[in-house]
Amino acid sequence: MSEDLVRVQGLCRDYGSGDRVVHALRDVSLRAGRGELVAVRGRSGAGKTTLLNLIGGLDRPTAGRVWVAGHEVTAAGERDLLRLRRDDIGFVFQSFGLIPILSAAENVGVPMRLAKVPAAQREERVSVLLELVGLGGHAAQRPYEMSGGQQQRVAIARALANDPALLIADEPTGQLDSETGRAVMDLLRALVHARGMTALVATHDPTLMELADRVLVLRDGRLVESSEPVGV
Ligand SMILES: Nc1ncnc2c1ncn2[C@@H]1O[C@H](COP(=O)(O)OP(=O)(O)OP(=O)(O)O)[C@@H](O)[C@H]1O
Repeated sequence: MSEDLVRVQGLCRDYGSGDRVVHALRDVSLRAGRGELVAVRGRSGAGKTTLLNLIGGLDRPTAGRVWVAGHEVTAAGERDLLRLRRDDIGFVFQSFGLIPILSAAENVGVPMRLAKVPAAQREERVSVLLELVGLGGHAAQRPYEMSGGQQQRVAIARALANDPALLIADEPTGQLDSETGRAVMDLLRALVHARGMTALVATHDPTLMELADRVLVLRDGRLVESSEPVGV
């Protein structure tokens, strides 16, 4: 077994059919090592979300294969996919995706409830995670009582709840101003490196690229570049 946490081979995803077919991903192959923060860059429509959704088992490819932590995502049945998404992968989305009626602490606790973590252990871990993202004093606040940057920090804490090996973040700073976005990316990088997680982060923002260990560039569904980040 190699040290790669993520392996993608010949991935294709078409949407629609006939004259209206869109080749969202065309024969994409890549690897991401354990503990690596990989940025995925590309214009709107280049295929970033499609790629991340396929790696995270949220969608099925037209062709090609994906492995995460030694499991073949593309061969997994629904039950195995649920387990993989619950235990091995944390997701962070542009729109935060918090449950509005739940407090910050309750939102962070959701994945642990699904994984049937006992209440006392859950509460302890929730407070550790909120401290970790700098929101120790905000446990009881609901999403609408927090800023965008704070909501994204809650979402990051939630993504870490089950200590995943892989963090997938799709435009995590897309709804934040540049200063807040930079702070959220700094936090993500620090967490990824401290915990030895692998992270795949889609972003439009060139200024965020320098925080990545490696940058992948997608153009019209093809991987056109895989490089060291500029400025490092
Ligand atoms: N459900 C769908 N049905 C049809 N076409 C789709 C669907 N989802 C995505 N596409 C198309 O696939 C291509 C890739 O889309 P994708 O969302 O992966 O790009 P992206 O790089 O993430 O873009 P953005 O930065 O705007 O989020 C685009 O041409 C898009 O219009």
